[in-house]
Amino acid sequence: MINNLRTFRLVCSEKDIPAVEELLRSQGFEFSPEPFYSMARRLEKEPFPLGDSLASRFGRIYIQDRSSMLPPLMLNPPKGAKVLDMCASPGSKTGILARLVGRDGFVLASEPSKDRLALLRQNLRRVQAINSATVSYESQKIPLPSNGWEYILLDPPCSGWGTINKNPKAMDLWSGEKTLPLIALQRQLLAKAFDLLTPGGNVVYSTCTTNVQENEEQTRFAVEELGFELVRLPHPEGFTIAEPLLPNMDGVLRVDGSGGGQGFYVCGLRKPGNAEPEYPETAPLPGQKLNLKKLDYPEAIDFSALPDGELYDFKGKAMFLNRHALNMLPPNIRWQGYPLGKISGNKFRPNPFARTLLPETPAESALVLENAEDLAKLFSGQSLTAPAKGKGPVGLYFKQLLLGFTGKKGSRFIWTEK
Ligand SMILES: C[S@@+](CC[C@H](N)C(=O)[O-])C[C@H]1O[C@@H](n2cnc3c(N)ncnc32)[C@H](O)[C@@H]1O
Repeated sequence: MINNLRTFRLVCSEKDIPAVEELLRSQGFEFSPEPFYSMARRLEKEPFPLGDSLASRFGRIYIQDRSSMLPPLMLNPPKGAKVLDMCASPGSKTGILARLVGRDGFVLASEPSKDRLALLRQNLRRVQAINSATVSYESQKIPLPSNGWEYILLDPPCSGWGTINKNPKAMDLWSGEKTLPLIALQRQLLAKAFDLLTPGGNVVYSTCTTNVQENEEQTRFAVEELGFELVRLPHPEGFTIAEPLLPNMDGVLRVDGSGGGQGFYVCGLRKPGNAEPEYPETAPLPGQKLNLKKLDYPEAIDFSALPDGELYDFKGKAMFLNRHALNMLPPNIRWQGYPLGKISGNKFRPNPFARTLLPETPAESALVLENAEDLAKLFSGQSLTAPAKGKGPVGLYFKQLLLGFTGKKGSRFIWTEK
C-alpha cells in the first residue's frame, strides 16, 4: 500500500499554536488538523521541504508519521510522571512523552547505538526536551533497579514491514528465520520492562511491523509467560484498526495503514499489583556544580524558566541535570543531562536554540519579529538593524513565540550558531 500521507506535529504550548501555524503558513505551507491529537497536522501543500522551514529549523514542528505518534499517546503518562523510553532513537516518541509529562515530569531515553544516540540527543535538543536525560545501554541490561518506573515505552527494533513505503527492502531483509534474533531481543526487553516497572505500572509495546510473531505472539508471551495484564487501548480517532491476528486480544491496536500512515502495532500491558516506585541511593556526580548567583550570563536569560534541577560544568559544557534524574538514577549508571550552552570560568553563554532560558515576556533588549521574512533573512545570514545600546546575545521571538538567542554586533542583530 502506498502511503503518501505526510504528517507532523507542533512543538509548542496550546497558546502558541496560532503563532507556529502562522510561521508555517507565511512560508507557504498548508495543512489540516488530525483528529487524534491536538498537536498533529496533515501536510497538504509543501512549497519546499518542510524540514527546511523556519518552524522546523527552530524545533517548533517535528515531522513524524501519524501512526508513530500513537504509542506515547496510548501510554498517556500524566503531567509530572517519570517515563523510561527503552529504545529511543531518533527520539520521535521521546519528544511526545516529554511534552505529555510536562515541565515537572521526566523522560529517560536509552539508545545503545553510538550514531543513533547522537541523533537522539540532537533531536531532543531541537525540540528543547529539557525534562529528559539520555543513557546508552542495551536496555535488556540497563543497570537500573527493579520496580522503579510507573511508565515505560518499549518500541524495540523490529522487521519494519509497516514501513515498506519508505523502506521497500524491509520485507526481503527481515523475513522467515531472519526475524528470530529480533523476536528473542523483543522478549528480553519485555522481560526487563516487567522487572523495571513498579507493580501497577504500565508499558506500551509497539512495532512498525505487521507479522504476528513480533506482535500478537509477543503480547501473548508477555501475558502468559511474564505475567502482564493486557490493557484495553482506546480506538484512536481517524485510524483504521484491523482485527488482531490471535484471539483474546481485545484492545490491541493493529494499525493497518489504510487510513494513511505506516502499519503499526501497539499494545498496552500492566504489571499486576500496586506499589510506590523504589528509588536507589544516589552518589555525588563528576563535573562541577554551578552556582547561578555567581555566574556571569546575558541579561536576556531567565533561569527561573527551568524545571527543578542543577546546572553543571562538564568540561566547558553547561549541562542541566533534572532533579528527577538526580534522585532516580543510581551511581553505577552513566547518563547525560541536557546541554544548555557553554561555560568558561564563570561565564555562561546559551546555545542559540536554548529557548527554555527565555522569559515568556520578551525583555526590552529582545528582537521580536512580526514577520517570517525578517526571520528568514536573519537565519540565512543577513543582519538586521538593532538599537546601538546593549550587547548580545538577546532573546529572539516570532511574535510571542520563543525561538532562541541571537547575537548582536554594534547596531546589527546577527544570527550565529557558534
Ligand atoms: C524502532 S527504533 C526506535 C524508534 C524510536 N522509539 C522513535 O520513535 O524515534 C528501535 C531502536 O532501538 C535501538 N536498539 C537496538 N538494540 C537495542 C537494545 N538492545 N536496547 C535498546 N535499544 C536498542 C535501535 O538502535 C533503534 O534506534
